[in-house]
Amino acid sequence: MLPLELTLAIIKPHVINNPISLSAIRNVILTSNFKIVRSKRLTFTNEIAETFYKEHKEKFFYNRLVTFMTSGPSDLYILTRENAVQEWRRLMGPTKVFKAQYEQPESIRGMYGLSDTRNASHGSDSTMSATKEITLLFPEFDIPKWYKTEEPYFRSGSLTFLNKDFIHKPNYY
Ligand SMILES: Nc1ncnc2c1ncn2[C@@H]1O[C@H](COP(=O)(O)OP(=O)(O)OP(=O)(O)O)[C@@H](O)[C@H]1O
Repeated sequence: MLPLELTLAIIKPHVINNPISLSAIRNVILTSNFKIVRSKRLTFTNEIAETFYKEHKEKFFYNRLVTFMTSGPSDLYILTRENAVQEWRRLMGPTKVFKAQYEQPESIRGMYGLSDTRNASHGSDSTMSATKEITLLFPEFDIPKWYKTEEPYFRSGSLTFLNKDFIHKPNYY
């Protein structure tokens, strides 16, 4: 059996204000073989948003993006499954909402994106990015330790359902 992969998923601020869209996206997570390893609601500070999107610093949409991401809370998820990075990005659909609506209307961005900036969700684009992003947003989460102590339980299916209110306790040891 392949080891599980971790990815970082973000549900962006405009969705948090819409309970129907929010629960629909959560439902996509829970019905797509993902397991939620950790989750939290967080309002990005300027510092976090600028670090998170530093590769876009020179782009025309950077200020707009930082302003949007600091405008209200986002829901953050560390997700796991096989091919987690690729699978979450597939479910999100294309970055640009018009393209998403045209080419993958049933994707998360196709259904819940409002504009190229307010495109509903984020997903790490590689396992290396996932590691960096998780370290920034969940500084208390120890990735090597998770692989050693928890991944086997997730992989064997002993942990079958973890919802947003799951309080992490290693009571399955
Ligand atoms: N042309 C654009 N106009 C406005 N905002 C944009 C544009 N392109 C990207 N963005 C915003 O910047 C974010 C990061 O862009 P990137 O090119 O890394 O896309 P991505 O990898 O599909 O998205 P993400 O990193 O959020 O998963 C996008 O999710 C979107 O919010």
